[in-house]
Amino acid sequence: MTPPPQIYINDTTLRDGEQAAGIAFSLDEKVAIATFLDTIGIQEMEVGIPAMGRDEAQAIHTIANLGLNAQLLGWNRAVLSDIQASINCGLKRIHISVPVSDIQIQVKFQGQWAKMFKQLQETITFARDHGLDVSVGGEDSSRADETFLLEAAQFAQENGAFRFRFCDTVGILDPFTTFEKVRKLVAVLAIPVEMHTHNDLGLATANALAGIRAGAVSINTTVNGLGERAGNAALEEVVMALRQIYGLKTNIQTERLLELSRFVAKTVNCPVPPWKAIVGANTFAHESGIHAHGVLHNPSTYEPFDPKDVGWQRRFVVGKHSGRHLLSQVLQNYDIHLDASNSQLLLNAVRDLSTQLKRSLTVDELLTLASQEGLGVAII
Ligand SMILES: CC(=O)SCCNC(=O)CCNC(=O)[C@H](O)C(C)(C)COP(=O)(O)OP(=O)(O)OC[C@H]1O[C@@H](n2cnc3c(N)ncnc32)[C@H](O)[C@@H]1OP(=O)(O)O
Ligand SMILES: O=C(O)CCC(=O)C(=O)O
Repeated sequence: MTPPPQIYINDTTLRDGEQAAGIAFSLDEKVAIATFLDTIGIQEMEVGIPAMGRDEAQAIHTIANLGLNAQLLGWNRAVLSDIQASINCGLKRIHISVPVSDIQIQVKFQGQWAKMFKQLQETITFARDHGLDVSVGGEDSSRADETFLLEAAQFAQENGAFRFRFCDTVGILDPFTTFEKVRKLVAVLAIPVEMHTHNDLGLATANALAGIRAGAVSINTTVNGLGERAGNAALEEVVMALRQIYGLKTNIQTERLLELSRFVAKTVNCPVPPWKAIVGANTFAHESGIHAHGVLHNPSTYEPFDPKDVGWQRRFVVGKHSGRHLLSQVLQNYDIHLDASNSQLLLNAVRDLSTQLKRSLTVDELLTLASQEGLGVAII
């Protein structure tokens, strides 16, 4: 199946992202993140849960009055007072979530699926009567009986939902199963399908893409993959994977993804690991001899795309795994020229020091080693 030409990002950093244990944005932080997301071209964002009241409702109200270009969505249970709270925040578009798996319906509606449908109908009607656009989410869609999931989604559509969200709430699917389930949903619905995937098995981004391959047109993301437990599909991964793998546009300024990632990481006081896809510090750092040699000749040897596309600059670092081509390249900037024998001696010294320090070396450390090996000029 051919994926559609444009995919919509509905970023939920401010809702599911903030549900990550230990994270709590202030009003100013919520406003700053919403503004940043809007500036780089995010089309839609889930800004929070109005039913939480007080500060959360005030933050949502404030964001709703910023005049952002993005569509704003408030998250709700199928509870009338939740919808009223969303209305009070000045939102024009809301999301209503209902459980669709047996296990979730048992816990939240004592197994009474008819009660769930009734509350869904009442809340959609109430919201629409107040002029709101309503998206509906099937919580735990991945574990739901497939026939029941299709019935629930069709019920949402018949009652006026403009979109249905397929949720892999506990992150248990693989991309193949996701594809099959979403394909069936897309086949019976006239309204668009949105993907909401969790990363419990490290497959959130892959499963979101599988949903797109199956015909979904919108993806919930979070910056740095923040979110419940192991988090959600990361905005930066989804946007770049859509572009690199499928050539799909999201109209998002990818050059600012790194800046956004750093901003959110600082706000939540939670740095991303160096190996984190797209935004980790090592994503365009080359230390290994064979890699550096290749990249020096042609960057695409070991880079999936131009680092500038996401705001990075390529870095070469000298360390335990480096080879003589990289050493020569770095040292020639200091007018130090290596031959076969002294480069091997210097490489040995680099490996020893790097192993001892358990990190790559600074340029000063490299120059000191070179000097100790009798190479070059005295270090200032
Ligand atoms: C998969 C997800 O991410 S779902 C979103 C999860 N996010 C959050 O929970 C964060 C914000 N939540 C909150 O601030 C609070 O949970 C509130 C304000 C929504 C509700 O708070 P409380 O009234 O104290 O209830 P509490 O959180 O303890 O329990 C949840 C209640 O919501 C009900 N509920 C849960 N999901 C739904 C739903 N989709 N539709 C209707 N009711 C629901 C539960 O059955 C339970 O109801 P009960 O009080 O009648 O037993
Ligand atoms: O929007 C919904 O229906 C639930 C979304 C969610 O956070 C989840 O399923 O993990």
